[in-house]
Amino acid sequence: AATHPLWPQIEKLTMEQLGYAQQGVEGGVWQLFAEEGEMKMYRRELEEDGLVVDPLKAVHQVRGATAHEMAHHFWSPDVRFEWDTSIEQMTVLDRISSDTIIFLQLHKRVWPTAQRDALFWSHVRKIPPSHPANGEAYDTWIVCNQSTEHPDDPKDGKCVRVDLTVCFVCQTFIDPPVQEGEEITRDNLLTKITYCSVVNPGGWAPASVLRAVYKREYPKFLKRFTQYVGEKCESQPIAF
Ligand SMILES: O=S(=O)(CCO)c1ccc(-c2ccc(C3CCCC3)c([C@H]3C[C@H]3c3ccccn3)c2)cc1
Repeated sequence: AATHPLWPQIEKLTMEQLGYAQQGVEGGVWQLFAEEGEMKMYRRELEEDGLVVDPLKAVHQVRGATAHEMAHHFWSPDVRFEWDTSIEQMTVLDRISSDTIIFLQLHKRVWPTAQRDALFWSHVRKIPPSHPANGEAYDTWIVCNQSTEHPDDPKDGKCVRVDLTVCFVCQTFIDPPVQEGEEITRDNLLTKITYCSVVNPGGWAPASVLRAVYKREYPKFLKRFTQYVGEKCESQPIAF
């Protein structure tokens, strides 16, 4: 609820991340490091105290599912194990509101690094079109994941706590456009996705190892997620 102590931070970070995701990848700041079909993955090489914290920005576009369907499945705890192969355990520590949950996740160990966990709030929100006039007809949906503290944090020191800021922003376009009164089918849905993440691994791991893991894991992660949502939704009524 908007009275929760985290609410001001959730509101501020979500809108900041929306702006950040909507910035282009021009200007030579972003380095293209992986490309598969419509999916392009960029990173900036950044180290903090000798730790690789490379910001990542992935852009993708998929047919057959809406931004609402993509964002809902990215946010929902109920389906996380169906697509996110990076996690071993997931606990919902708190449901702040119908659109904001606090997760505790144990990630699978990535050899030779120590096992990591993440504790973060996850907020999903619909952003109405800012220029409905020029044909921007549908809402933008955003999921923002931000590391946070929580009283029920086990703090058992069994593994290393990552610090993450992630945003998943998507918008649906009807392409090809449909004639007046014609029914929109899933073949007309084109959803553009921008996924941004900054993960501080929290404890030392060799830069070469981390960059190799990112290069291997992120393309797989995003491709698997979008394929999962497409398959899950193809036989369902369209949720705009
Ligand atoms: O988008 S989410 O919010 C979805 C909710 O789960 C998300 C995604 C990824 C991570 C994560 C956590 C730990 C690691 C590393 C750090 C050192 C060793 C493990 C990585 C790096 C390795 C990269 C990676 C990317 C994707 C999948 C798995 N592995 C990523 C956390 C949250």
